[in-house]
Amino acid sequence: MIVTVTLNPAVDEGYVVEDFSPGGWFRAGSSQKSPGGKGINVSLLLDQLGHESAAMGFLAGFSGDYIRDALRRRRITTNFVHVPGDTRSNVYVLDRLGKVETGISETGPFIPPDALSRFMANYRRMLSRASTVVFGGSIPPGVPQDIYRDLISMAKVLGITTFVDAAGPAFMAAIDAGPSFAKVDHRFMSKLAGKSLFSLDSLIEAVIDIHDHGAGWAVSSYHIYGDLFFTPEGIYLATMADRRDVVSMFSAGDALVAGLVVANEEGMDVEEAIRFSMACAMEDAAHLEKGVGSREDVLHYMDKVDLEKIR
Ligand SMILES: O=P(O)(O)OC[C@@]1(O)O[C@H](CO)[C@@H](O)[C@@H]1O
Repeated sequence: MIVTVTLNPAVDEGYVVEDFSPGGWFRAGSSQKSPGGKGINVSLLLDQLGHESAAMGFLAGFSGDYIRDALRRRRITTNFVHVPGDTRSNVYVLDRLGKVETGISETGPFIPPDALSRFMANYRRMLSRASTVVFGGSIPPGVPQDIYRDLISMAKVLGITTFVDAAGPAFMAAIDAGPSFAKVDHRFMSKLAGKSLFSLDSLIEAVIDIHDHGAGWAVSSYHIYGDLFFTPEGIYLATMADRRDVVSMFSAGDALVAGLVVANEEGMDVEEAIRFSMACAMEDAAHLEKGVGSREDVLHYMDKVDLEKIR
């Protein structure tokens, strides 16, 4: 079974506002509201790609109920600990003309110690049935920032495949435990290195460094339309060759992770896995609504990925 862990879910609220700029009052041309948080997005995408999963983490209040109900309408088993307060909202605004995104993330509700203990007990139980665990996103207040290290280590000793997509101290702790797949944003890598990693050479060193910490695969965004993949068969640069369809990159990174999970489940080879995950990201980016349409829609983008083996 594939398990996704989202410790800090969110209700995502996206607005399209032409000519958006700070300091004004705008009417949205269109808007969308959806259950979110990186692990939850992966569960939703897995369902769209034909794979069942179980989603776990913390939910709170009305927003938490909305997320739980939305997941239950899909092939997703829910196993969330409910906490006081309300699950956060993350708002993003898209300027359709320039396709510029602006976002605001809330911190998320405080997780009391007894809720964390309940989550840990549920997690131990889940591990006995899991083949893959995907960890996605930030850590809410009350939960140790380095919790991914322990959660990944617990899965690893049982031979379970682990994916992590995070930033900051949460990501650093996660890679200490040597996850099977680690994905990071180049902006965070730059912050970590204390210098801009926009040059390809410096970013290659960064993914090698993540791999040296024990990650089997290391994936970093290179620029907005490209990703660098450290794989057991070499380092690849994958770029969206055709960007005409891009509407919103908001959850494209989660689609890329979901694509890699599916590729791993279905035993795709390295190059097919990269193409498939990039195609998932392109299809996700092709509309304001998060997620992919169907598997056929994804396959349509497979040959629109430029793939170059650079080492
Ligand atoms: O604040 P975090 O936990 O790092 O990221 C959360 C988030 O921005 O990531 C997803 C898009 O990747 C959204 O669904 C969600 O709101």
